[in-house]
Amino acid sequence: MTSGRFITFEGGEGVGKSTQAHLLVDALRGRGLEVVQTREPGGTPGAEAIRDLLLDKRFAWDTRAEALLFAAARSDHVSHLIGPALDRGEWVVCDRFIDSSRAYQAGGGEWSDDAVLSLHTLGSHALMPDITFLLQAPTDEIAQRLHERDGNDADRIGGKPAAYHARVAEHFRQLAVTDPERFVLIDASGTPADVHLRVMRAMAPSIGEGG
Ligand SMILES: Nc1ncnc2c1ncn2[C@@H]1O[C@H](COP(=O)(O)OP(=O)(O)OP(=O)(O)O)[C@@H](O)[C@H]1O
Ligand SMILES: Cc1cn([C@H]2C[C@H](O)[C@@H](COP(=O)(O)O)O2)c(=O)[nH]c1=O
Repeated sequence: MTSGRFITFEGGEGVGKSTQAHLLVDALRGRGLEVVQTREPGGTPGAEAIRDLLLDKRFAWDTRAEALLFAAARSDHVSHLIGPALDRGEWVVCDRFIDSSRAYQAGGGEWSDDAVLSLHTLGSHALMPDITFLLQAPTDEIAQRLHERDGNDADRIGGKPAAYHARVAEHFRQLAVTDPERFVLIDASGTPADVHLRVMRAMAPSIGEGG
């Protein structure tokens, strides 16, 4: 059996990660590949329960508590879903993973990148994706999409101040600069089909369709 790949979509709120993850999964399945589609925080019953706690506005988790909860959710997700799928040789497409903790809890919050990675080593054997698509689009275009999807109803983390989200975006950019082998920057402006085409161009070598 050919070995599957672990692919993640990262980026700020509402940039189109879920939409592109769906389109990529359909494209891979259309080529006969076994693909597990999942998301973070979540993906397993335990991690989805932690997701509800994390995003609930009634709780005032600080970024330290957040980082621990995200790491716990990820540990369950890797143990029960992602790890076994990769062991079976399947592909895994995940909407957010460790880089979101690095960008939000370290970049946006008060943890260092090393501390977040240490938790990841403890919780999830330091599993890293093979390919990470970092989606980026102009702020006004994303604001329009979020407004159409959510109105004014952001969740606990999405509703944090703009300055927090600007630090998150900057940290994502830095992560991509320090790991150009893994990160693929995707211009997420335009229609979903436009963006999907850019993703598929970048995927071509991994699915044997490169020049
Ligand atoms: N290229 C696009 N052009 C216009 N609208 C889009 C595009 N991609 C996604 N959308 C719409 O924008 C909204 C946000 O998209 P999506 O849920 O895929 O983003 P996300 O990055 O996964 O969001 P979140 O960070 O909240 O999980 C949705 O309503 C979606 O239908
Ligand atoms: C995995 C992960 C996520 N977050 C934040 C990012 C978003 O604000 C929410 C998840 O909501 P989405 O609609 O699924 O994008 O959680 C984070 O802060 N740290 C993480 O590791």
